[in-house]
Formats: sequence, C-alpha cells, structure tokens
Amino acid sequence: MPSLTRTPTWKSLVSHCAALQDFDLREAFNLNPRRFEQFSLQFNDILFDYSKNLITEDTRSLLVDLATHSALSSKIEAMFTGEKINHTEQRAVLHTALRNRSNHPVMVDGVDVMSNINQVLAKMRVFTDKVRNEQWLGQTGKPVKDIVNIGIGGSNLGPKMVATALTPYASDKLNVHFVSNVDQTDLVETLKPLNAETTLFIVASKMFNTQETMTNAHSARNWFLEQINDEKAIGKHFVAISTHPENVIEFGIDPENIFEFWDWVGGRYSLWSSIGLSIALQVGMDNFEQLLQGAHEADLHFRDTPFDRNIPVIMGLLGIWYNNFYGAESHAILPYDQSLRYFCEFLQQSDMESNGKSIDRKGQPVDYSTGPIIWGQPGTNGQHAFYQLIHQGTKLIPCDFLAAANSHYHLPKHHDILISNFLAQPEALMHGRSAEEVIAELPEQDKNNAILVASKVFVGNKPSNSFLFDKLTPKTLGSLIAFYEHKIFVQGAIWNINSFDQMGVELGKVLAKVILPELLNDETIGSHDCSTNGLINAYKKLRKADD
Ligand SMILES: O=P(O)(O)OC[C@H]1O[C@](O)(CO)[C@@H](O)[C@@H]1O
Repeated sequence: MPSLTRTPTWKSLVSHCAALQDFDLREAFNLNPRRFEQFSLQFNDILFDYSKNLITEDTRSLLVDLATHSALSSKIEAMFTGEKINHTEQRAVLHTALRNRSNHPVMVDGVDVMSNINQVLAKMRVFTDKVRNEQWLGQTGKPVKDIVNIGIGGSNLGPKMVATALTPYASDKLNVHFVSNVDQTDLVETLKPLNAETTLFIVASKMFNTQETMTNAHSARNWFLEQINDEKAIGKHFVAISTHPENVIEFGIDPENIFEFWDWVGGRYSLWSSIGLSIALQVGMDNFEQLLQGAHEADLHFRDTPFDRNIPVIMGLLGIWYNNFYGAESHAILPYDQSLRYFCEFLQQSDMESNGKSIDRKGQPVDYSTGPIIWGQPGTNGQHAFYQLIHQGTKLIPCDFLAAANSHYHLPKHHDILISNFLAQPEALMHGRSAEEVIAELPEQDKNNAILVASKVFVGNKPSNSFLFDKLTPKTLGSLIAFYEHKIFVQGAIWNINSFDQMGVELGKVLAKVILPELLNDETIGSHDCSTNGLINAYKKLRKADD
C-alpha cells in the first residue's frame, strides 16, 4: 500500500485545497441559504452544526473517500468485535463493550466479555447503593461523607470530568474528591478538612503500580491510620479498582473491595468501567447507566451510519482537513458550560496520548502531521483570556463550541447571556469585520486613522463546529464523550497509527527512577549531562538550605 500522502485520494485533497484558497465562508453562506441544513446533523437531542467550516460538498465527498480508502469501515468493525488492534501490546480495544447495553456477545479470545462486565456493574450497584443509602458504615459506625478517588491519567481525568459535569445529579450527602498529583499539596490540601471516620478512599489504577497513585495511596493510608489506629479498619475505608488484583491484595486492600476491569480497556477510555465508581457513587448507578446508554447509542450511530452523515467521522475528517491540508497545529475545545470545565483536560489525554505518534502501524516514520494539540477552557472565561489570538492572531485554530439549551439552574438572565456568547463567537470567527465595516462604525475623527482601522479588522473565515444539546444529562454527556473518542479513532485509523498504546510516557518515568535515589543522599551528582547535573545539585543545595 502506498504511503498515505501518495494515494490518489490524498493528492486529490491537496489539489482541492489549493483550489479552495480563495474560499470565503461569508460568500458561501450568502450564496447558499441551505448551507446550515447541508452541513449539520441531528443525533437524539444533539445538534452538530459544521457548516462554518472551509468546505464545500466536494470537500466532504473527498474526505469521505479518504475514509473509505483508509478501510475505516473494517477498522471500526475490528474494534467493535474485539480484534487486537492495539498490536504493539497485543490487546483488544473494547471500551464500547463496557457500554454495550444491547448485551450482544462481544468475544475476546473466544470468551464473551459481557458476562464479566455485567457482574462488575452489578457489584458496583450493590456497593454504591449501600454507600449512598448510608448502609456502608465506617469503622466507628458512621456513614461515608467524603469519597477520595486516588488515581492519575485515565484513572482520574474521566471520572473527575464526568463527576463534575453531573454535579446537578449528585447526592447531597456525599462529597467526591479527586487526588492525582504526587505533589503532596494535592493530597494534603484535599485531606485537610476531612475526617477519617467518614472518609472512603478509592484507589484507582489499572496497573496498580503507578508511582504517583501508589505514593498517594500509601500516604492516605498513613493519614487514616494516624486517626483510626486499626489495620482492620482499612477494609471499611479503602476500595480499589484495577486490572491487577494481585497488586491490590499486596497493598493490603480486602479482595472483597476490589472492582475489576480488564486489559482490553485503555486507561484513557476507562471511565465506562469500574474506574467510573466515583461517578456512580456521586450520581447513583441509574444515572451511571444512563451515561453508558448515551455512549452506546453514539456507538451504534458510529458503527452503522454512512460516513457523510456520521458525526464522529465528520469530526475526524474535518480535523484531518485542517491538520493535514491547512497546517493547523491545534484544536480548541470551548464548552459554554461551567460543568464541562474539565472536558478539555480530559480530551487532552484522550486525544494526545492516543494520536501523538510519529510512526505508522508498521513502525515506519510518517511523512504527515498526526494528532493535534488540544487546548481550551470554558467560554466565556476563554473569551477574556485567549480568544484574541484565535480571532486576530496568525494561527489557524479550528474550534469546537458546545452548549446546552437548558441549564440545570434558574438565575434570571445568565443562560441567555451565556448562549448569546456561544452563538456570537462562531459567527464572529466566520464573519470577521472588514475595514469598511470598521470605518462605518468609527466616530468621524477616527475614520482616517489607518492604524486604528487595521487593528480593529477581523479577517474572519475561521472555522468552527457547534454542538447544541437540550441539557447536560448523563445520557447526552455519554454520547458527547463517545463522539470525541470515535473522532480520535477515525483520525488514528486514517493516519494508520496505533492510537491505543502510550509508549511516549515511558522514558521520563524510567529516568525519574534513576534520579530518585540520587536525591536521597548529599553527594554531588555528575553522571548526567551538565544541565541535569547542575539542576540536581542546585536542588540538593536549596533543599539543604530549606532544612
Ligand atoms: O491507571 P494506571 O495504571 O495507574 O495508569 C494511569 C495512567 O498512566 C498512563 O499509563 C500513562 O500516562 C495512562 O495511560 C494511564 O491512564
């Protein structure tokens, strides 16, 4: 098979992009009043408007051709049916099975994984009901008030994002906290207001040997035992989630308190598994299952819908359009929803750990750009921080805007103000403001001030997608997350990379293991390059001065 960039479809896209150099979105909307209908899709309560993109019908057809010629359909099937598409680690990739509410069998190595999945879901239900109904009592007979999820990466970002997003569904008897950083500030400041008698720790780690999580878990255990000096009490205050129960038992957690998952669940795709226990405790198992249902329906859409009407396929293709043909380096995620304040952080891991790769599936260096830099934060805060650069800077930054038509809260005016901004920003990016428009608006004495006029011009023609949904319910959130997961899949499939390993996080960990013992003595270190030696030795001096 020729390299991606030498395929006829790729070459057609290169020529098409060159032919579109003068494409003007304002003109496209003026000429075609049906552009919104042509380039928007409805899925349940989610409206996906992608009409404000630098595309024509031909662009869409060519991009769909690219997907077709990249064997996207068979790659999707391979994922859903449990083929070991994570070939470097010889693993299936089955987060879709975790939310397979149809219960149709999904086979891995000849075994249907659905029965294990359902058993763990049932165990989660029993446990969460007990805790939420105040039947799970701590060592001193008191019900749980605070839950501390200790985990990092996928064992933190997904649960933290969803638990935060679904706060309106939260039990008012429980507070869920997340500790991830090995920086002691995280644990110390989280535990400060808590009482061991009413605290439940969830140690969440796929491998159960991750340095940050294990260090935090041991310190949490010490904090607990300082207050309740009884090893036996650990069983009532510590539960674990892992694919490695043997490591959990070694840590000292009761085997009864282990919630299992499996090596065919990638860390960054694991919130649907027992890693979502903190979510289920916060919002209840019925709501957790609604989250799964939303994702499942999005999975069916992704698997069964023709590419030109398939939301995650279109999202992935548009990303490729800008990344590979316009040289865009990043993609902004801009939810107009404070509940989604961790959505971008979550997607940074999902996307960048998945598609931050530079070799193809055969181990050959790629000659095209792969995963984008994902960044952003909730509107309207972002508007008062970095939108200046999106509007008037030199870089092309495709944006995703997301908003719910209905808030969970009812203060007068707030939501309409929020939504007016959600609507105005994509319009401003697309429409821009010409020098003539600027001059028309300026007072008479400034109309000839060329510098002022130039500084107020917005070139416009900047692309964005908008997602508008009814309300941020568990089900809608499940669908949105699944769309983004599948968008990442589509791009990885077309770039022909393995989106499901993460070897790039290893080297730093290995080197830190070499450095750690060097910090534990007072000797001057000379075994690294002079910069690293200099920093280590400076740290040791400063640390001593601090003592
Ligand atoms: O759940 P674990 O095994 O502690 O791993 C945490 C995170 O570390 C990584 O392996 C590397 O950052 C992630 O993929 C994973 O989500």
